[in-house]
Amino acid sequence: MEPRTSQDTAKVVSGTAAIDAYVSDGMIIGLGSGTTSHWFVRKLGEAVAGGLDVIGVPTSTGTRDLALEVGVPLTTLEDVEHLDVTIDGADEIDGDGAMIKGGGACLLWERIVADASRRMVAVVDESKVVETLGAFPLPIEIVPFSWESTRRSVAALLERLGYRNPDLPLRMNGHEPVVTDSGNYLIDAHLQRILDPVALDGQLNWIPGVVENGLFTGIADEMVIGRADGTHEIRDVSSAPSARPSTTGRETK
Ligand SMILES: O=C(CO)[C@H](O)[C@H](O)COP(=O)(O)O
Repeated sequence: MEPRTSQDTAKVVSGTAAIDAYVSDGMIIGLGSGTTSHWFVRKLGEAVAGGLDVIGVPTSTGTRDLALEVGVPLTTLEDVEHLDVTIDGADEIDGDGAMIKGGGACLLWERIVADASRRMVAVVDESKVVETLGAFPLPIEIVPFSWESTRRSVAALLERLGYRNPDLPLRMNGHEPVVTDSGNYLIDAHLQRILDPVALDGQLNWIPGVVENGLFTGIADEMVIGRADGTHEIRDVSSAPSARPSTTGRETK
């Protein structure tokens, strides 16, 4: 498969640069989801065919299927405790490396895999880098049971935090709700500007019925920004604050 647009090219550049900079023999690697991550997985498949010895842990059923197709050997978090690095995309990323993720509905597995990783690298094209998060609607994964009540609780929290009447649509696929790989629903919070992502990340998951939210603060250690002209830039964001302590492989920031 070849890149067709200049944005595709930037995504390939980012994924390839991440392999060169962060992947080596013997590593266990978290494989992100979304189009940028999938370019990375295809390039990783080529590297494996060329002799690179790595094992991947996929962050979605879609990534699992692609990895199997391109020949990246897989394991799961049941069989390994820690990963060396996770390489994953983002819908938006700010200067501190705080991200909005979940546009592809995979935020829960992405968060679990990143949390089990000693290092997390965000691979993005330059259109994803923003001053302030929030133009991209924030995905919030909720259990189907009583989902309207959970949505009311999310609305009440957002109101208390100063967001006026945000639109909170249930993500749909035609006439049916989108169902995640874990069998949950998603609401997409249209917030426009998220002024304190660390606080919001910390508070959303306290709501009963919320499983995970797409604000990933203090998770990325580096971001690799790919450009359509073939160049890339690596930024260290490892000292950024985190809303939640890591429970597994990551150092608490
Ligand atoms: O969080 C994600 C999926 O849940 C993706 O990483 C995010 O949506 C970015 O996707 P893409 O690389 O296609 O722009």
